[in-house]
Amino acid sequence: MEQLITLEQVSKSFSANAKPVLEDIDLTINDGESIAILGPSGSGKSTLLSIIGLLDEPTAGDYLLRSENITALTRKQKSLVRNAHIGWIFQNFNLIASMTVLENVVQPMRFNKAIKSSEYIDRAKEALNDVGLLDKHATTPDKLSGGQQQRVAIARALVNKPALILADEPTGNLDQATGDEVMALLQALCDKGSTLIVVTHDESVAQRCKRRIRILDGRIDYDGK
Ligand SMILES: Nc1ncnc2c1ncn2[C@@H]1O[C@H](COP(=O)(O)OP(=O)(O)OP(=O)(O)O)[C@@H](O)[C@H]1O
Repeated sequence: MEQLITLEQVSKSFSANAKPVLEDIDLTINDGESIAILGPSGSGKSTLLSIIGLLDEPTAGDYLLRSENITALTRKQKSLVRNAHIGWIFQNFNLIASMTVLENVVQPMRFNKAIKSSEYIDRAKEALNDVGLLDKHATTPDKLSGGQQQRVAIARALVNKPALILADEPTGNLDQATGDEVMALLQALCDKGSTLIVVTHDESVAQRCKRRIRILDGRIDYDGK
């Protein structure tokens, strides 16, 4: 398997004199993996995901994307890398309320130079079809159930065909059955080639992932199957 992302000795502190939230994290993520990040509240899971997803920067250590060290890129450069390679899914869906479902799914393509604007609508409709919501394309998110909103968020995360999908508690606002459906969908779409990393408290979500990483007090306490 090819290496997708490598973290080398990554640490993160939010203030100079406090204990680091993450300490000396060494981690390699390969193409095609599905990974659950587990651990108690406050252990550093979301912080780790934000660093992997280029939403936040480590205070020390290196970040390699396909063996290229991108630690020193500017924030703007990193946001371009993020947009092209990484799709994000959040617990509260983060859809834009004033836009239609279709416009929400189009958004990530506007920052992706590899996609022509003439392709936006077709690609957004294809992504909505993949999550079974093409018939809702002209609706606004407030007219949808939680599970449907999360499926729109999945379409939005996948529309750029990213190498990596990151999901922070993707089923946290859904009931058990709807959460199961959303995870099954995410897994099926990822089986087509993307790597998936999920932060979760939910054991049934974690069981769908082939690799488990447990964080305890900012360090990797377990990494295995
Ligand atoms: N922007 C920030 N500024 C200061 N401290 C922060 C910030 N973000 C997170 N922290 C602190 O870092 C620690 C780890 O937070 P993080 O959200 O990564 O934990 P978590 O394991 O995801 O927790 P939970 O399961 O409750 O979401 C916590 O003590 C938190 O208060």
